[in-house]
Amino acid sequence: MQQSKGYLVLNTGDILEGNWLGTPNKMEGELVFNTAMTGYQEVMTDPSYAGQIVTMTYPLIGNYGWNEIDYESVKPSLAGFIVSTPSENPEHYESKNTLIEMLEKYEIPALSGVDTRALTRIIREYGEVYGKITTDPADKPVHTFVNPDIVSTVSVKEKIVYKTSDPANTPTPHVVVMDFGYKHSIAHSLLDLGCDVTVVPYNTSYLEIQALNPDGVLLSNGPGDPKALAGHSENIKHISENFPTMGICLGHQLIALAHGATTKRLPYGHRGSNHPVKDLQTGKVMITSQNHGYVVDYDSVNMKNWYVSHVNVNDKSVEGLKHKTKPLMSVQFHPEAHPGPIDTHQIFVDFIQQFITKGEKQHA
Ligand SMILES: NC(=O)CC[C@H](N)C(=O)O
Repeated sequence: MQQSKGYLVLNTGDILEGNWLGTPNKMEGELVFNTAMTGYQEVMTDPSYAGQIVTMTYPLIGNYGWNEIDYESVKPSLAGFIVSTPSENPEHYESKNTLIEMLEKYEIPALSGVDTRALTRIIREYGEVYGKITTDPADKPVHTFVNPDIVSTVSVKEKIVYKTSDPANTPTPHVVVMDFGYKHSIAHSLLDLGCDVTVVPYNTSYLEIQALNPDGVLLSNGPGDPKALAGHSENIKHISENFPTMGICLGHQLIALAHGATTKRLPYGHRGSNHPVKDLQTGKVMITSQNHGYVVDYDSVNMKNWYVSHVNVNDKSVEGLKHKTKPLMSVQFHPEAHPGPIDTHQIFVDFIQQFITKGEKQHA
């Protein structure tokens, strides 16, 4: 492979050298690390990474290629990709392209041969790190924040209607997914469970959602700081009080904010496929897929109306909330997995069960 030098220049003053993977193409972003050993295609196409330069801590990346199946959105929206050792000769029966071809196609600035251990230690030490992928080591990053309006760049502009091919339930439940940067596997999880799914823009109003006559509403994952969407709290509160509602990751944080809790930044985020989470009702620990830099502050949860349903085993951070009287629940981890284990798939079943067993719409 032809190699030309590229640089990752950090706002900490550190400069890491690597080789361009694909076409040299400058870009700035927040540095984050993901510890999953597989799933780079899902990570790269997860819109939650918009505005972020992702480094994989597992050294060998690209070894099973790139397929038509594992897209989590129509194209990657991350700001850059940093790996140690890329595979030039991937092998998998589903693979259609190499990782390098896809980096070229989507013009994602990417470096290989970077000391990803050193980079991860820097992110762990400083917590919040911004950087620029560039051809010039003197080219410093200008921005030290993620665009507060980043969700509008990844959310759909028009609604998308998906019909289940497995109408196991009559009548077929209808879930509206509010798209803050949704992963396709969230829609697939609902379709596979026999729901029709309508994906709507993140700023769809209560009345517009009501007009779609949903049985339940799901607030999706997405990029950025949840507090940047504080202006949407009233709408989200109204929606979540009037329809059975579930939130995933950013959606969970937004439900918490709308109901008076606060969010805070984690020291350096949870991103990977093996984060242990305890269900506080059953005492069971499940291994979960995670990708978030913020969490709901435990002490800010109004325990009169809510209880914390799940906590992270490693740092005891809030991983799930349930309303005490309303059909309203949310999780910080990713029950749709992709990449990651499917231990928490039951969360979708529980959500849907609320309206299937009733056999009728719960709202007025
Ligand atoms: N995957 C997500 O939805 C991420 C939520 C939010 N952007 C965070 O980093 O905490």
